[in-house]
Amino acid sequence: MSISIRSLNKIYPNGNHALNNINMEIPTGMFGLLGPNGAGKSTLMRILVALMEPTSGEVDVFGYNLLKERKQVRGILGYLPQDFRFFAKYKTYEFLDYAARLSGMHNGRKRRQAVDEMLEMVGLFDVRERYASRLSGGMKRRLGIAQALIHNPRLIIVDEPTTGLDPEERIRFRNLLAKISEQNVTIILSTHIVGDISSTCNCMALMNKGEIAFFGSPEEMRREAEGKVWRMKISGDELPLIDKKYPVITTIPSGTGWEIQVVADEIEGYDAEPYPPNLEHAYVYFMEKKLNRWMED
Ligand SMILES: Nc1ncnc2c1ncn2[C@@H]1O[C@H](COP(=O)(O)OP(=O)(O)OP(=O)(O)O)[C@@H](O)[C@H]1O
Repeated sequence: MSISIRSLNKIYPNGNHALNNINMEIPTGMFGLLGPNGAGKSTLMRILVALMEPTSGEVDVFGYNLLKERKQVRGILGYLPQDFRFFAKYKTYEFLDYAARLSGMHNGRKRRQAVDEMLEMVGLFDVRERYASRLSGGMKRRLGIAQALIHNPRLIIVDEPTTGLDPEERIRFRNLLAKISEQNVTIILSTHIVGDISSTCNCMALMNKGEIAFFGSPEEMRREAEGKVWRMKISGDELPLIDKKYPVITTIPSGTGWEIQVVADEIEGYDAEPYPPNLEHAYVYFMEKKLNRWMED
């Protein structure tokens, strides 16, 4: 187990109950924390990296108590926050060198070697002379990962890293995380993008309104939606009605109408055939059925 969370609560000074009695054992490997905006993911991440104190509860990180042994915990973890910023005056390699110095690498030769190796690993060696603020969105995220990894942490926590990236960069970033996790680094990845989790994580949790709504493997979550996904062929006029009644996942033009996929326990009044679920279907199923969220939106 890498992280053990017991009865964790966070109530902000304005009364927002952002985490509501979280209990969770996070295994080593790549762990995905999925949830809509406002679910409490960032709050949990900030507590795990010791940037914020919980209102109550206990957390152990690789055997260290987060509240009593903050320094030790900080020593073994790296963090890529959601709103990571670079200093405009630094070139890419200078920024990483600065991060390495901050983490206590004082031997210049060893540090330069570590920086070069890390730039190679994240695919930024060829742009090392470019100002960090001039890198593309995907490159910036990769530099963010590099600074989180430069002191060889056992655990890195990455908050919403693929938001705003184009599909190619998103895949590249996911592949980088998979490569890092093969090197015995545990990764906690927080995201509201289902594809980030399905392609990389062996274990995951679904968070909603400060609670853990599901914990297990992506495959187990996918299975929860078996028999709940339907494919229908409908006319153009029917779409608005169906859209009101059921969560529509995909809409593909077909002849003069549409071929759609919807998530529901059963379909009344329309011809529908069962369709094999993927993780996105399962996510919608959880949000709509189990958590009754769809109807509120
Ligand atoms: N500093 C704060 N003061 C008061 N309430 C807060 C604060 N930060 C977050 N919240 C509230 O706590 C809840 C959880 O927010 P949090 O940012 O942890 O969610 P999230 O899942 O990370 O969503 P997002 O992806 O939008 O950041 C939300 O209702 C949010 O409005």
